[in-house]
Amino acid sequence: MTVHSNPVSATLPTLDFSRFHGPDREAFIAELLDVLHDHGFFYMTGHGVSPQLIADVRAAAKRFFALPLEDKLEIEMVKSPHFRGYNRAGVERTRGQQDWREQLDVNTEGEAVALQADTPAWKRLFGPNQWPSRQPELKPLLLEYQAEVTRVGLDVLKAIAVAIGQPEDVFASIYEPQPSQLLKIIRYPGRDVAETDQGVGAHKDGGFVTVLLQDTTPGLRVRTEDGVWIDAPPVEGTFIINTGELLELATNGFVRADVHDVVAPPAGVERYSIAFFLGSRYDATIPVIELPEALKTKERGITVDPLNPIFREVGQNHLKSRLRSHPDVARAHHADLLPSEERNAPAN
Ligand SMILES: O=C(O)CCC(=O)C(=O)O
Ligand SMILES: [Fe+2]
Repeated sequence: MTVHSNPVSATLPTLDFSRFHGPDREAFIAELLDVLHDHGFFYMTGHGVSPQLIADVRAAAKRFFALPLEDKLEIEMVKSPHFRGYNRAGVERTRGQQDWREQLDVNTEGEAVALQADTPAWKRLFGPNQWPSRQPELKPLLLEYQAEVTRVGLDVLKAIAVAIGQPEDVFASIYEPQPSQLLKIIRYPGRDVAETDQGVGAHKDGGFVTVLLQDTTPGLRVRTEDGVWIDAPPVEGTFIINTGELLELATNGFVRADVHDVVAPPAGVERYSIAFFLGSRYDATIPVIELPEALKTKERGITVDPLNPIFREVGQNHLKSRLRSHPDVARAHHADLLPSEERNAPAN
């Protein structure tokens, strides 16, 4: 990965979401609309999540990564057909390149679906999370946090709907009663330990919106439409919100899902983040929303990444991205879905 210099000192905009629920709503919506079209990336204040919960979740995430390796490997993702659990650094891939971060993936807590010959493959995504037996407080804390950031994400989604001239609940038919949820606690080791400076490679997120909680170490960068990379350093009290490909597709490219990446921190420094990805139900098909005339003229259309094609069928799309990001899980549990040359490939 090339580490680009930063030729302009641009920063992402900040939006105070308490304005969406107050007298200033109209001006707020107009600002949001500009941000959606320019970047689909902003700092959010006024989100209403308790600072105590945030502090508790951050501390618990650090305690999890500090556990002995064998306690983390107890819940290694390769043990879960549902792509839940812990991954060591170097296991995950973005567009075929190795990322360098360790992480725990949590999802909606559920039960596995009994698979019949005609069961859609994406139903394999449903199932239980894996939790570390050495850290019993992690489960209730992360599930509470997941519920909170789901509330935040749905509030953002409603504001987005209004901004693009639609009823607040225009997406409800594809996320009710249970949107897809993916919560990741992440640790990026310093460059002295990492085998690459790619913390996570350049990508767009897939779903409706991402609610990202950074800690204190920078590393996140966002690529704007003119190809300039801008830094998105942590700002205490904020979340970074970014829109995913689902919204880009649904608005024929009016809403932008900026590409972003994370550069591994310098030697001796580590970086923590907690990312939450909110998506529609897996059985949904992404609609095309008829935008008002004034916005329609600013639609960009959809560009397809040949290394990461996207389908309008949400479950199929999500399963495809999980199979690509986690080839070890794919080989262990879903070999029947892989092209024959990938079935027996050596790990990494
Ligand atoms: O760790 C971060 O700050 C961002 C991670 C990210 O972009 C992702 O996991 O999709
Ligand atoms: Fe991302």
